[in-house]
Formats: sequence, structure tokens, C-alpha cells
Amino acid sequence: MTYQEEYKRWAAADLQDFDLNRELREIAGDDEAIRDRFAVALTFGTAGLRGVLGAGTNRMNIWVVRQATQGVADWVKTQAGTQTVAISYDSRLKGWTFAREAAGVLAANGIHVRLYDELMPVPALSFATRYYHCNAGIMITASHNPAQYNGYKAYGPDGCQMTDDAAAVVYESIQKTDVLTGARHMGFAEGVEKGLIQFVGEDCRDAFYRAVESCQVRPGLAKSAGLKLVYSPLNGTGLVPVTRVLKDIGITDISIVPEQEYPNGYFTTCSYPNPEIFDALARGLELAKEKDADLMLATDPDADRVGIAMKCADGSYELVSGNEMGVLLLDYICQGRAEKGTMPEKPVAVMSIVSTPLADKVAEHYGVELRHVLTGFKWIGDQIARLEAAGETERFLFGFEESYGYLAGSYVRDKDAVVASMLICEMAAYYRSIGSSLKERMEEIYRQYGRYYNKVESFSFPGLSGMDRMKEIMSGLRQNPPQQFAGKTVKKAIDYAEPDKTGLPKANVLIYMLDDGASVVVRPSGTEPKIKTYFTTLGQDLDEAKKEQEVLAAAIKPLLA
Ligand SMILES: O=P(O)(O)OC[C@H]1O[C@H](O)[C@H](O)[C@@H](O)[C@@H]1O
Repeated sequence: MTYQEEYKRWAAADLQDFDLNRELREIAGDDEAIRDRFAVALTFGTAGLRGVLGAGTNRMNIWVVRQATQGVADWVKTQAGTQTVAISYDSRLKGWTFAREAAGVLAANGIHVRLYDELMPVPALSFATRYYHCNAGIMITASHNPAQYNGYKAYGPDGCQMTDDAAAVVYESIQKTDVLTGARHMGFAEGVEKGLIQFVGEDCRDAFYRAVESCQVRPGLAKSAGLKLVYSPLNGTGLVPVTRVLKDIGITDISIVPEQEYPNGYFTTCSYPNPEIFDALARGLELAKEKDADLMLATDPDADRVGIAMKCADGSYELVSGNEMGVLLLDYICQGRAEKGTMPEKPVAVMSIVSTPLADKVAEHYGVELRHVLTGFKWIGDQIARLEAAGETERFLFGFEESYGYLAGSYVRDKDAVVASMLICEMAAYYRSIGSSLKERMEEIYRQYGRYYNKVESFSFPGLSGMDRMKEIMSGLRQNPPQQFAGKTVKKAIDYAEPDKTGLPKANVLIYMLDDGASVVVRPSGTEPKIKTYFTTLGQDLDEAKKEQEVLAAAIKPLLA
């Protein structure tokens, strides 16, 4: 069928969503708009689906959600177990609608559903999936994308994002399911009446909070430390779980950024709700200055990432990068657990290969094995699963990625900004209680292990031609391996396309280790049309390390044009 024919089929159907029929009427006769919506379909991958909201096979709408859920249902039916799927959603536009639609498809397939009756974040979904022994979990979210997006993250029975094998089966089934007529569907009320759709119980929520709070390193400490916090849920799911946990551990001086407090899928005060980006933290920073807060936290809409600003001695605020926070937390957890006598035998931490080598130094100092895995938090979840299979789950201390994702504990298998917010506040409270601060501890770490500087620079390659160019660049780097960058010799180059040499699954990643201890990683992003370069440089002080990075970046830039 051509895209025009598919458009006509949709335009003639009752799409049960006023917005969709109106959009199709509006684009009548506009070939480009029709092609964009109907020429291709959103692809279901290991991260599920993500796309712009609207009508068509290349958009997020109830029909694409039903089709994807039929794929998930078909896969669940091939599995043993409870035949149950957990569902949650965040503040995105149509979040609750998509969650209900997905529940209706599962129920029509005879599969039981456990649905949150209010928006809840990724870690709560991962937790419910495990708690109810589900075969799968579905999170309706587009994470930190702009407001016009929504998406569908799929989870396996362990609460980790779906494996490649399972996602491939789901995708195959999706392709056999006609988007408008192929998915079975039952009305939500009927599903509830038949007992197929149930809400997540209070017992599960309470168990989630207990699991998070059990990860405190110095329980009770925050109660008396007088920490002053500014928090922004960025109009997403963080408000309820983060404030609940913080209050439970005794942090009461919390000012919430008023315009970003309540769920709002339009994200009117920050168009790109990604805590990696300054704009997303700007309102929080203003309020932190006004309140003279010790710390400012902002969680992304599905509350799996958290961004931080810390107060410096002169009263100014400094943003903390994902790498720095990963190192601070690793250091705090190790030091605190050693002091409290709760350090497990043979402790294990995990980070992605693009995260800072400074963490290796810290782990070594505390006698912790720091495992390196590919980018994607599911690889951290996979390490916990391996420990679990060996009956050694308690060895897992902490996992992090430079992209602002952290997890301390094995109760969920995706990044958790709720536990991260709790531990960051506990850590800040601790340093405050001993007359120090996060900033001071970070400086001590640099003095002890060396002045590392990490920076990510991304190069955009939009469209199909961009995809080709990215392939050319990566194969060019493989065919003519660079021997030096800016006069610094490449001491070792690691190509992750060669699994025999890395011991990790095959991945399109190149790492260059330079003779002065610096390193550069080059990889195409898995989530955006970009090549990302990750720099680690060293210097006597920050200025020198930054200059080193600039020189290296300038040398690499021409290779990525
Ligand atoms: O670098 P990318 O492939 O774009 O991925 C960036 C990030 O995306 C998601 O948040 C994943 O869960 C992370 O594991 C990953 O680091």
C-alpha cells in the first residue's frame, strides 16, 4: 500500500480520537505531510517506541500503541509465568490514554494488567514489574524529549529494559498486526469488571518506598543536618515519590519550583526537560539563589535521571555533571558503608564505558570491583541479574552512567532518580554535618586522584543522508586509524566492534587512549541522530585540563565533519 492509500484508509476510519481525525483533515492534499506520517512506521526497538504525537504510522497515537501492545501480548503468551503486565505513565500528553489503551489490548488477550492509577516514574514501573512477578512492563513516556513526543518503554520480567531477543519477537509480531484492525481490544471498564485490569496496590507502593529507603547509607543522619533543598520535578512524575522519600528520611526544608511542580505535558517553562541541559535547571537555580539553598535537584519527566547544582563557598552555584555525581556517590557509598560496617564482601560497582576513568581510581581505592559495560542502563541491570543468578546480589553497590543515571540497590533494574535524589541529599547533609560540602568533597577527590575533566561533544547528522555520513565517518576511522591527536600519540585504540578483544557484546564504539593519560571515545548515539565524542583530559588544575580538552576537540572535529 502506498502512503497516500494508507492516509486515505486512516482518514476514512473512525479513529476514536478527535485530534487524529482533525489532523488528517488539515493535511489533506499536503503530500509531504502525508508522506512524513505514513511512508514509514515507528520502529519498535529495545528501548520500545518513541515518536512525535499525531496521526499516522510514523507517529505516537492510540493505534500505534494498540499495535505495539498486541506485539507485547503475543510475546507474553509464548512465556510461562503469571501472564501479567505492569503499566505506568508519566505527565506526557496522552499518557493516561495510552496506558489505558495498552491495558485494554492486554485484557482482550486474556493477560492481567497492574496499572498505576496515577502517574509514576520508571523505577516504580520496574519495581511493580518485579513485585507482581509480571512477564513484562510498559512505561508510557518519551523520557526527556520535547513536549510533542511520547513513547513506550518495554521491560522484561526482571524489570530491566527488554532484551534484544524479546524485542525482536515483539517487533516481528507488530509487523504482522494491521495498525488499525489487527490488535484485539477491550473497553477499559470491561477489563476492570472482568478482573483482568487491576490497579497497583498500596502494598506495592509502600514496598517500593521501603526498598528505596533501605539504601540509605547513614540512616537518620539527614534528620538533624538542616539541609536546605530546592527541587524541581520538571512537571513530571518526580514530585510525589521524591518528596515522600525525602520527608521520610527527615529532609523537610524543601522549596519546589512552583511553575514546574505539577504534572504538565506541555513543559511550558522548559521546552527540553532534560536535566543534562542548563535550560532545564535555570528556574531551579534562580530559586536556589533566592533561598540560599545548599543544593538544587531536578528530575526528568519519568524520573529516571536527576540533575544537580551545588552551592560553592562564595555562594555561587555550580552544575554537577553526571560523571562528577557518579564519582561523588560512589565515593560516599564506599566510605559510608565501610564506616558503618555494611560493606559487602567483594563489592561490585558498574559504569558504562563512556563514563569517567576517575571512577576507576575511586573504586580501586576502596577495593571495589568496577565493571565496565556498554552504554544503556540495561547493561547495568544485566550485571545485577548475573550477580543474582550466582546468589550474590548483595555484592552490588552502585551503578551509574555519565548521562545522569544512577542506581544503588537491586530492587529495580533501571536508573532511579528517586533513590539518587535521596542519596544525593543524604550525602549533602552528611558533608554539611561535618562542616564540609559537596563542592569541597569533589575538590578533595580531584586533589587525591588527579584533576580529571570530562566533556561530551555531539555532532548532529539529521535525516537519511546523515545516517550514511555517520556510517562513513565510523568506517573511515576504522580504515585509517588515527595515530595521534594534536601531537599526542594514540597508545591504544579499542574497537568495540571486536567482541573477542573487549569481552563485551559487539558495539559501534571506538576508544583512543592517549600517551598523556587522556582518552577520547567516539560513538553514534543510540537515541538521536548524532555522533557523540567523550573526552577525558587531565591537568594541574581545571583550566589546564579544559585547555587540553579544547585542543583535542579541535583536532578531532575535522574528522567528524
Ligand atoms: O548516548 P545515547 O545512545 O543517545 O543514550 C543516552 C542515554 O539514553 C538513555 O537514557 C539510556 O537509558 C542511557 O543508558 C543512555 O546513556
